[in-house]
Amino acid sequence: MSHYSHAKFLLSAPDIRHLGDDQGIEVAFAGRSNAGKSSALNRITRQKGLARTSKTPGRTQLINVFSLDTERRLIDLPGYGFAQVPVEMKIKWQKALGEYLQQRKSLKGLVVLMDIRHPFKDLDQELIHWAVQSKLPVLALLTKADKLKSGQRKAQLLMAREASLAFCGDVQVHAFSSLNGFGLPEVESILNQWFGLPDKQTVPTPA
Ligand SMILES: Nc1nc2c(ncn2[C@@H]2O[C@H](COP(=O)(O)OP(=O)(O)OP(=O)(O)O)[C@@H](O)[C@H]2O)c(=O)[nH]1
Repeated sequence: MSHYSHAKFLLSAPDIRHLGDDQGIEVAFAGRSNAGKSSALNRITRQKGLARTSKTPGRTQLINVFSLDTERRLIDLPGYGFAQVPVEMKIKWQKALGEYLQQRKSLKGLVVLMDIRHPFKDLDQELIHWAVQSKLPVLALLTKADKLKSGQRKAQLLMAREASLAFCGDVQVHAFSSLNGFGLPEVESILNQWFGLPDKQTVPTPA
């Protein structure tokens, strides 16, 4: 049984100020619209309908909070980079996101989801820079890994790992597929570390 299958919808917030008490442990999920964030959250929590998945980019506008228990929360941040969002809204959101990364004490890790075929676009890079400046560990998750053949997938992963060194921070890179579960154990293991949860893989086998 995974720790994450207990996740329950807690609240939707129109902005960072409405996220509730800054207590316990939070891990936030961010990514460009259509990067596969909702699908990844559904896969990680084993709940098909937990986060909405849509074919219309940019539909997720609210911040959705899912609780694992009384102390731990997954934060689903709105997708960014959607061309039709007005410039003022973009600037407002970027400022709020920067503040959240810098000020939220309960935030212990940031997952940045990027399509494996187009990783580290400008806004992804900016976000990771902010996280690194705030000494926040980052998991750069290369989504839709099933779209590439094994050789291409490995090449993209290698390239992304090289690129991640430029951030000079705690940035791990993994490939992931919501479709077939590729990379799920690695993601869970990192989340477990951030949440202070026991990691199955490191629990010694009973004699
Ligand atoms: N092949 C494949 N398709 C995926 C995967 N993950 C997501 N998709 C598809 O990509 C599209 C976008 O996925 P979502 O999970 O809705 O993406 P999102 O990042 O939550 O999008 P926004 O709601 O716009 O922020 C959907 O058509 C998904 O079915 C994956 O691992 N493999």
